[in-house]
Amino acid sequence: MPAHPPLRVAVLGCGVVGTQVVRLLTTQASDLASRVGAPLELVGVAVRDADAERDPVVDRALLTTDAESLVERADVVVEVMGGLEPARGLLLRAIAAGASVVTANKALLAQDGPTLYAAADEAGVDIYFEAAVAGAIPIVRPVRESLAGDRVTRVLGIVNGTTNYVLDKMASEGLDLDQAVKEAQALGYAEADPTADVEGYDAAAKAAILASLAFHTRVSIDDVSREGITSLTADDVLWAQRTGHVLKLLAIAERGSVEDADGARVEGVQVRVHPALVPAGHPLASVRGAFNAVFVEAEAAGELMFYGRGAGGEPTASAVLGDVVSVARHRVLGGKGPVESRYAELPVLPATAARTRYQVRLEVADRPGVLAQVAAVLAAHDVSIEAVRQSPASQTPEADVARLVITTHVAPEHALRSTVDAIAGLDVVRRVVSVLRVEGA
Ligand SMILES: NC(=O)c1ccc[n+]([C@@H]2O[C@H](COP(=O)([O-])OP(=O)(O)OC[C@H]3O[C@@H](n4cnc5c(N)ncnc54)[C@H](O)[C@@H]3O)[C@@H](O)[C@H]2O)c1
Ligand SMILES: N[C@@H](CCO)C(=O)O
Ligand code: NA
Repeated sequence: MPAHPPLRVAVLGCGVVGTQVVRLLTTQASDLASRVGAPLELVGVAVRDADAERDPVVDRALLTTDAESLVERADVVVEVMGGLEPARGLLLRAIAAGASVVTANKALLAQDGPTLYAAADEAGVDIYFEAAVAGAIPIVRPVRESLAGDRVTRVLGIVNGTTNYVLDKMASEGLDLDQAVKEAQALGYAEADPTADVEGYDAAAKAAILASLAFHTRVSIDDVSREGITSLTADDVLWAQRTGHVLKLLAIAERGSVEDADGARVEGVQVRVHPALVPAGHPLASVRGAFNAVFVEAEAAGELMFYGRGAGGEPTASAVLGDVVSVARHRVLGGKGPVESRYAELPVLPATAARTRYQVRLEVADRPGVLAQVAAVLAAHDVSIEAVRQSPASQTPEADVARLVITTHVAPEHALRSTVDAIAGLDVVRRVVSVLRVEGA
């Protein structure tokens, strides 16, 4: 077979991930050429500041601030600059010029992926994005390809390395949230603006991407009910431990149903991101630092677990390079990766359709009959109690205030919300300290 001419690769952005992508392209060049069947020639690296100090692995002669023309002289364009624009415009330009594209940009895909998928489909090129969800962990490819013959029922996991690192440091070293976020930034885990991590936007973007793939339905970040970790306190972390749990930020996408106005059941998908108490013995509880883990449940396959490094320059670059090899192979050998699959068009159900267990912590008057009053409110709302733990006033800072920790059985979110409102309105209840979901029991 005649040798295939080199494939030209352009990299957009040379930060935490981009630098490692350039490093692997350079140091692994010979192996990559053998795997692809053609050399991968790095033709340029688009940067904002060509004079900035950089890792010496990046050949300065390849730096350019003209990303627009760079994308037009490449066969494969790797976008690792992040943000919506100019990333979106550059990817569309690359696709229109006939390049296959690889991106790590979950924010963009969760907001406007369908525009990019359609453009790639029309141009007959690939768009791959393994690095966009859970860093190095192969999860996009398994859901998009390996499970394409099965019926996925649920995807649940830890998909943000920064918040997992932060919660871990709060629990194990007593760090406060801001200190732990600074460490995560220094380690290259956080987004350019870490608000995206701590407020759950990054996890919501990943949940939207996974839900779209798993349920063959368009799910955008705006469809995901989202709650971050900024309202969690050191006290929440402490009580989690006392009650045999670990606090985790979870992303959950699952099939469910709601009743419509005529009483008919409507099947759909519910997608949410929120902190949750996970029992200390559950596998998710042992996911430490910036590691991620994703459980996928499918009817025929049963339960699958994916685990590994969810953030960081090198692990993320591994996923990017895997995609580069895939799309480059298609250029050499022919063929094309999957296109967007959205035929199922399931409705996205509201957050109130979610059903979980809850842990409600209350400060109450330390008098006889208080527990009975609280229990009566729960019963009236059809929320059943699994366990109650009471710390008497002698163990709380104030002499007349006792603490109640109530764990419920599975209840619909709307029932729990009205229950908590009613409990808060009781005279004997001083304060609803926190309401946390319990998952994975
Ligand atoms: N860091 C991680 O662990 C990780 C993991 C998975 C996915 N991602 C995604 O990868 C992408 C990059 O993340 P990162 O951590 O490397 O971010 P980063 O901020 O370290 O790097 C981005 C780089 O792109 C450059 N850039 C931005 N706009 C540009 C423009 N218009 N022209 C040229 N250069 C431009 C910035 O100057 C910066 O150097 C983001 O989409 C992020 O969500 C990151
Ligand atoms: N900021 C992201 C990077 C990986 O997508 C995280 O912490 O998980
Ligand atoms: Na991944």
